[in-house]
Amino acid sequence: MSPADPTPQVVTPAVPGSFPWSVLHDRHPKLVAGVRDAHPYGPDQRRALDALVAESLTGVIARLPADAHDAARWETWGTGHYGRRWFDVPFLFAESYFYRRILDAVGYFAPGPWQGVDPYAYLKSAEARTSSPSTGSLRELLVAAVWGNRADLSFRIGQHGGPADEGSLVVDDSAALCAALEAGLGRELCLVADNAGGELLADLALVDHLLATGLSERVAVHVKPYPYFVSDALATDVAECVSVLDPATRDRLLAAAAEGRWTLRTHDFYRAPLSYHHAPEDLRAEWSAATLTVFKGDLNYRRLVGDAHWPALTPFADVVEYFPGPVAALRTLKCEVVVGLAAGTLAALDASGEEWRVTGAHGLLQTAGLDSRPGSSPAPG
Ligand SMILES: O=P(O)(O)OC[C@@]1(O)O[C@H](CO)[C@@H](O)[C@@H]1O
Repeated sequence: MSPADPTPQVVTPAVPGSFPWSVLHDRHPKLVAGVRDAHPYGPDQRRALDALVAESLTGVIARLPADAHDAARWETWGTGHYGRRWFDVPFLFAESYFYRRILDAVGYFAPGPWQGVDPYAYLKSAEARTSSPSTGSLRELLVAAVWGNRADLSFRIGQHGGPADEGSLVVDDSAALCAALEAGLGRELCLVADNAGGELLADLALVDHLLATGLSERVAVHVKPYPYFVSDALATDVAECVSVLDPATRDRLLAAAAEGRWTLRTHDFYRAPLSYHHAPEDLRAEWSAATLTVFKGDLNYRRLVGDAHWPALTPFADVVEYFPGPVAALRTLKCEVVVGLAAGTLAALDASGEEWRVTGAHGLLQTAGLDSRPGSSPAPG
């Protein structure tokens, strides 16, 4: 499919038994029960969490309270979705808004003792403290950053246990990426982080390598502005991961931060229920100023390519042509969305009988525009 072809259908949770349906129907109730049982929340918070689950399963989507600090923002982001069944709206909206509503239920934004208390911190900390950072060559660190993306706590709540050892890369552009990095493409690198814990430790090992070898002069790590999709990394998670690194790596990273060579950034749009086609100008400007932007994880992939039923053979470069600079995606496959497969790879995966798109057994390291600056292509929805 070229950018001129009709855009594919947006993913929704409407079909019973489908992967997005199972996330809303099974995974969300389990994750809310886990959060509720792990905290000394009072009756109001418990009631609000239970009501949210009931609403998502059998009710219609309610608006945020009118006095929520971001009510206006969500009014715009959710145009056309309020009052509809949760299963009848785009998957990306249903999930993102569900996470926003969990924060409302537990009082994350309200003045009081629970203000700013990350409801998923208990899971993230355990993960960070039991994972070990990766070591090795540039390629090994890049590949470790792919498999680190299995450390996704919402995924673990799902029915798939997630395989323990390294799986197969269904697209492996690591040779081209290493060559480009060694030729200076990572000079001003932007890494859009995904999960805290083991994944972030792998990402920090990569960042440290790029800075210590001089392949990067500066690295900006982009994190979420508030707790999102259970394990998404916040600045506090970066601080915690730095504290569990070996002393030499920790000192190098702290020095790089002190000198402004390693920075943390965030942007409100990172919690938007929209693909990156809709990113505001200031965020596009940050990506555009980077010599290379690396997107980590499944959700960033969905947002980068558009959360839509793309034919898997659609070239990645065509789909991300709108992106304002060279780009790399490093993820394990935990949702139905994938592009850029070779025909033989797709045939073998389909013949395997596995649910290869969603189990996390496979990963990819995909690149576009390493030697050019792409223009623009339409959003799929
Ligand atoms: O972005 P991440 O952390 O790699 O994955 C997010 C994720 O677990 O969330 C969705 C289901 O909730 C899936 O699309 C995906 O597997």
